[in-house]
Amino acid sequence: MQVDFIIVGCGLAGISFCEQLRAHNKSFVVFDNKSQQSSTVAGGLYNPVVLKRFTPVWKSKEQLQMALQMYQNLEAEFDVKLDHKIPVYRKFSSLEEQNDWFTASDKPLLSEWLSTNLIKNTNAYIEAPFGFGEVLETGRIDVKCLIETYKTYLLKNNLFYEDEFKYNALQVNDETIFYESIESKYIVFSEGFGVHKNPFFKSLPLVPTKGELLTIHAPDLKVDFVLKGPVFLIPLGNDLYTVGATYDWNDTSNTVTDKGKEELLGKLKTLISCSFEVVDQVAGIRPTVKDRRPLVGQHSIYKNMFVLNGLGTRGVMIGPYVADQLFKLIALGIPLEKEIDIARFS
Ligand SMILES: Cc1cc2nc3c(=O)[nH]c(=O)nc-3n(C[C@H](O)[C@H](O)[C@H](O)COP(=O)(O)OP(=O)(O)OC[C@H]3O[C@@H](n4cnc5c(N)ncnc54)[C@H](O)[C@@H]3O)c2cc1C
Repeated sequence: MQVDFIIVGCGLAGISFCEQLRAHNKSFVVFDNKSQQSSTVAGGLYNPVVLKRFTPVWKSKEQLQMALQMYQNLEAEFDVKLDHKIPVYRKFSSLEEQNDWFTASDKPLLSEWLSTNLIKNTNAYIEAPFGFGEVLETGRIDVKCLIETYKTYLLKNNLFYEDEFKYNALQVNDETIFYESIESKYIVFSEGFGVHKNPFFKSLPLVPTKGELLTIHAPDLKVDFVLKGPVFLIPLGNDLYTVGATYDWNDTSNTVTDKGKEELLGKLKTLISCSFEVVDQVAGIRPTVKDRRPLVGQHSIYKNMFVLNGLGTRGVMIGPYVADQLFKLIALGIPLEKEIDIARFS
């Protein structure tokens, strides 16, 4: 079989790149063995503001525009609901924080996203005496649905191998890449934390950050916005809510822990006072980078080999943006932004 591209990894990075390939009529196959699950478990939030410091996310405007367009296209093509628009309410913990919010909302860019209406709390089960600030243009992508839908599409079209990609079976020369019975012009690795097993890119400074999330059933809570306090509380419908997330830099397993659960419950109980039941717990490893920029680029020796990784804590927004940059590099020779290029580490 001859293709233009082999893609390794079918998470947010891999799917975003496949969407570039489909848009430009390039042929490809995808490998994924479910060894990583960052995208599958992700809360799926997109939000253009850093809610700790009230600053804009890097390239937030460009990212948001590209990401929403991609999810909208996928919704139309596959007839699924992916983009659940929902406001994010940032809980204020003091008058000083309220003031910081209003100062920030005057600044360029942020004025588009930080509402200047102070929202008073009217929910008896939420503890928020200083009220909330509303972030505009936010929502939740149903990433699990996206991945399931995408894999079904790929399988139907014989483009998907539910297999481990074996790096030692790869043969590379100047023009062509050979892998088992596949001949390809290029290969793009988007394995998330799985890249630590990839002999071609494992020296990249990717830092695994484990995250855990709970799903709770809270029939009395009746919240229809994302609440950001010491944890995020994200309504899913049917009185179910995602609660998260934890950050652990030592454990690189995908298994849930009692420690993670206790941490989340401790924080949640300072935010809401109604009774609830924990119905699920999940964990995944975020592919984060010290300088908080993605890892995108070309292998220093094998010029037909590329990496798309380091989406960190914000894969929903950043994935489509960096996939566009990588495609333009490969197809048109347009250099990557220096900030995301892996060359910054060489
Ligand atoms: C708990 C948690 C909550 C999060 N919440 C949010 C959120 O609300 N909003 C947001 O934007 N981001 C969130 N994130 C971050 C987001 O999930 C990541 O940025 C994103 O998932 C990274 O996508 P990826 O495709 O690079 O990696 P992954 O999702 O890890 O995908 C890599 C894929 O490669 C496959 N793979 C690896 N090695 C091989 C191999 N050798 N052969 C075959 N397949 C292989 C894996 O099976 C996997 O499917 C969250 C993450 C976690 C853990």
